Amino acid sequence: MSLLEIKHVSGGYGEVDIISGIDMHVDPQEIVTIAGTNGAGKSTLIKAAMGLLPRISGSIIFDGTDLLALPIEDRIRVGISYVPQVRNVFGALTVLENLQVVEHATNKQARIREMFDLFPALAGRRAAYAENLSGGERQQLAFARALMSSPRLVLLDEPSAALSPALTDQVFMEVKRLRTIDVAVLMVEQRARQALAFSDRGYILDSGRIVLADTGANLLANEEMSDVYIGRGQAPSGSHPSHHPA
Ligand SMILES: Nc1ncnc2c1ncn2[C@@H]1O[C@H](COP(=O)(O)OP(=O)(O)OP(=O)(O)O)[C@@H](O)[C@H]1O
Repeated sequence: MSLLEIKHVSGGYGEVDIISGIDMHVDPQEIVTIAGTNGAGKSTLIKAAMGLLPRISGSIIFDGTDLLALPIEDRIRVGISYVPQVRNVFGALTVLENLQVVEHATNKQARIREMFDLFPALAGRRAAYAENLSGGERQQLAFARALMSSPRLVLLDEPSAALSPALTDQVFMEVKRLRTIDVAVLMVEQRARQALAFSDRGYILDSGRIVLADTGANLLANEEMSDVYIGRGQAPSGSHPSHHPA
């Protein structure tokens, strides 16, 4: 059984559907990327995966639980977590405080220690205010906050947004590391070529609809689709999906 199963999901912010008839899934430890043109509804789709749209229909089953039937605050408890694209940390709090204020963590002290083991750069910056972190450190803190509740799936909205190419490489390394701690990833990425190169699978979104679903490798090899939706450019050498073909 898939970890996340989205069936016939449509919805938006008002009367107009921004996403329509979405069917997709994420299996345990998979990395799945949503790519597509600007304004296609990618961020909206990632919000929908957590049931966060003002208007939504269809079904979202996470680990056997009907997410839409749960109050929002209970969704995190079943093992799904969301990192928004912006304002994903509290700038006026220190690194340590950012972790301490996460509500749905059990055994918080132990979990914070685990987060500092996982992100050693944050351990060294625990007393720094988040607003003074580098872009890469801030993104690590956003990941750590999302991982505090011990999720099995994290939803990432453009983890590389506003980062330099070097910091993007670093953040993508962190994304790849998540599956080694039994965390699956569903993410939106503008740097789709680079992201699909290490993704098990990908979905291409156009005008709110999925127009193609395949392995990351096959999507990259599909020149026609690639030109339109993924853009040209070289994928980093040596990076390829390691398991879980579609
Ligand atoms: N909070 C909101 N309220 C109303 N409309 C919204 C909201 N967020 C997004 N939209 C609209 O939904 C549509 C899709 O936006 P969305 O951000 O999901 O697309 P995207 O594919 O992530 O775009 P981009 O690649 O530019 O980030 C756009 O027309 C946008 O104006």
